[in-house]
Order: sequence, then C-alpha cells, then structure tokens
Amino acid sequence: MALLTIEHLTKRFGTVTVLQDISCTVAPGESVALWGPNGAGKTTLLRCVLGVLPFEGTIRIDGLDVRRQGKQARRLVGFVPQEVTFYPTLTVGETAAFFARLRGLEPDEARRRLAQVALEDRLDQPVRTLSGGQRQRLALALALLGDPPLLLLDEPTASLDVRSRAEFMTHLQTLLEQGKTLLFSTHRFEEVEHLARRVLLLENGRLEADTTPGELARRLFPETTHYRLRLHLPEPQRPGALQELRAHGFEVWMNGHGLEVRVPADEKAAPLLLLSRAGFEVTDFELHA
Ligand SMILES: Nc1ncnc2c1ncn2[C@@H]1O[C@H](COP(=O)(O)OP(=O)(O)OP(=O)(O)O)[C@@H](O)[C@H]1O
Repeated sequence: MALLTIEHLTKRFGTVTVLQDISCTVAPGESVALWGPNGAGKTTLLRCVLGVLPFEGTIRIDGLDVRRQGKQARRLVGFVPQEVTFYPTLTVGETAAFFARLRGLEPDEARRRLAQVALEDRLDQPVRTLSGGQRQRLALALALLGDPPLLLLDEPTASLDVRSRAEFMTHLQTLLEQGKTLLFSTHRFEEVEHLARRVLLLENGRLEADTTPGELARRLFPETTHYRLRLHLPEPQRPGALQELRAHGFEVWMNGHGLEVRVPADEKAAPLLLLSRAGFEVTDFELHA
C-alpha cells in the first residue's frame, strides 16, 4: 500500500487556484522530489499534506485521512521547513526536550534524535550560536521526534553553504537507507540526482509529469543527454569487454587505449559497474561531453 496517497487535490486561495487536480502516490521507502519554478505550488502541496491548510480532494497517510483523522495522520509525518525559528536563548538539548514534551514524548527520545543528526555533543549550546547547517540539522532532529515514517522537507538546504548542504544531504541519504520515505522540494538538480528516485514536476499548480531524475536531466540539459565514456583496459581484455557492453545494449567502439562507450546522462557509471562485475579490469576512465 502507498504511504502517501493524494487524490484530486485542488487548492484555492480565494479565487486563485494554486493547485489543480493533483493525484499521485508515494510508496514506503521512496524518495520523491518536488520540482517546479517559483510559485508552482510546491510549498502549498506540502502544507496540504501536513494538514495545516484546507483543500479539496483527499490526502491519506498510511490510509489515514489527513482531514478527518488529522491528529493520527500527523503523527506519521515529520516536517523540515526552509528555515526554522527557534527560541534563541534555549540550548539545543532544551529545544529538543521542549518539542518532545509538546508531543508527549520522553526526554530520551529528544537525545536519540539529536544523536541521529550528529548534534549530541551540542546539547548545552544555545541555539543562537549554531551555524546554519547545525540549525537545519536541529530542525531535522525535531522532525524525527516520534520516528515518523514520512519526512516532508521544503527546500531544506536553500539557506545553506555548499559544505553544510552536502552534510545535510548525507543525513537524508542515511535516513533513506534506514527506510524513511522522503518528499522534498528543491531547486537544485544535484539534490534530485543524489537523493530522489522519482520527480513530481509541478507547473502552475498542475502535475506536469511524474518522472525520473534522468528524464528531468534530459528536459533541463537537452544538449548533454549523452556522454562519451573512455575506458582504459589491458589490451587482451578489450575484445571481451567490447562484446560484454554490446550484449547489454551499449554503443561501443575501440580506440587507442581501450574502448569508448556512448552513455546516457543518468547512466554514466553503468559500463564501469557492468565490466567490474564481469571481472574486467578497468584501469582508468575519462568522461567527455
Ligand atoms: N496564503 C496564501 N494566500 C494567497 N496566495 C498564496 C498563499 N500561499 C501561497 N500563495 C500563492 O500560491 C502560489 C504557490 O506558492 P508556493 O509557495 O506553494 O510555491 P512554491 O512552488 O513553493 O514556490 P517557491 O519555489 O518560490 O517556494 C503562489 O502564487 C503564491 O503566491
């Protein structure tokens, strides 16, 4: 069964329709990116799923109707906004304990979630002294309180520098590996590429496509849909490797020091994996646009 089911979701603010007849599902353990230009409706969609906005249509989380069984449904969801406002004078530990208490959870639960995002050594640090990356990790720890299966994240890395962004993405990757389900909005293709298995493309409040990161890449960068991958192999192995790649549908030919393979943008490493699994010894490679 799907963890999240959205059926005919329409959201109007007064006379303006911001989301129009959106239907989609997210399976347990999936990671789905919400992609679309500013104003496409990404935040609004997340807020409808959270049950904090009235809407038309039906949204269910693990079968629970967000409108009629809101309280139970919300227990299954953690939310990380773009930027969180904390009480600046509270420490990290106090903040997490405060939110845990609000939700009727034990202080131990707060400490567990702080450890999950590598903040356990910051318990006594006032929130106002945290870096941007640490603040966002604290927000993630709060979203993890109660161990909900579904995490909604609204451009969670938008205000972070490159290093904190990478760090935050690594935490999300780990959560995904641990079985969490992620639905996150982003404007960065590299985040889609690293984290998402599916992409919901929103445009003017409509679901334009329910697609893959590879297909999104083809739409965004149509001129670089394929690359040439040069593989260096010991000479005696080249004919066998060539055959192996051709047998798997790759366009491949010999060149001076090895093979050259035409690879789609979303499968650049596939020939390397294939050959190494088949026991070939790729000594080096180069990628050309
Ligand atoms: N409370 C509101 N009242 C009226 N209009 C609203 C309200 N909230 C959002 N909107 C409008 O709904 C549309 C979608 O906004 P939303 O914030 O969901 O887009 P978004 O895709 O998240 O954009 P961004 O990428 O800039 O965050 C926008 O035109 C916005 O102005």
